[in-house]
Amino acid sequence: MSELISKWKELADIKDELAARDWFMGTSGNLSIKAGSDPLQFLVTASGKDKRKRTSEDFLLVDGDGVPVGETRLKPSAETLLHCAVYGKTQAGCSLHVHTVANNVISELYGDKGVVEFQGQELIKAFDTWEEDALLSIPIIYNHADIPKLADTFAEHISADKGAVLIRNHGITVWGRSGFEAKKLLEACEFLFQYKITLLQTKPFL
Ligand SMILES: CSC[C@@H](O)[C@@H](O)C(=O)COP(=O)(O)O
Ligand SMILES: [Zn+2]
Repeated sequence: MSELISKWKELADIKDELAARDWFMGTSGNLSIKAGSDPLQFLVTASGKDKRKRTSEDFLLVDGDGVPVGETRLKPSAETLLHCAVYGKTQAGCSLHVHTVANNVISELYGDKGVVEFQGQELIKAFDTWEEDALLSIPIIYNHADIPKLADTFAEHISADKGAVLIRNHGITVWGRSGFEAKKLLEACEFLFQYKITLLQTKPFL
């Protein structure tokens, strides 16, 4: 199997798993996987598709600027520039963006603070922080409608090969060195968001 086909399959499998969680409401969400470093090229979801369906037009290959490689009638994700920022600044191999009710609620609850923090939760270890009192901070950025501006603001928070950034009342983007790692981080974030919301709802009755 060629490297590109194997990357396509890997991303399609991740897409199916996230779809099974119902994380692509209303055609939202976009995914990408690095296909080459020299020159930088990655597969990204085609814009506006129902990401719960598996088709031969789910992804297209783009360059480091998000421009399609070769002739295609497909349009790269409207948020491709955020994926470009991840691959341009890190050695990450995969970047995942989903809208969930939990990540939107958390982004609104902590949006004025610009960050949501987690401590004393086992799943923080998904981010490779093993100390007992480790603090996980996830930045929350403003949801600029202008995508180059959104991508620039997002890029300010990219400093490692794995990470997560919430976009206020929009969604989350996570990235990791591999598809496995990116998906692990995304699941950990969503667990932590749901946990915090549930705890906040429960606390008044304790
Ligand atoms: C249909 S609402 C979602 C979009 O505005 C966008 O935020 C999104 O995540 C999906 O856009 P897409 O261009 O399909 O990648
Ligand atoms: Zn989005």
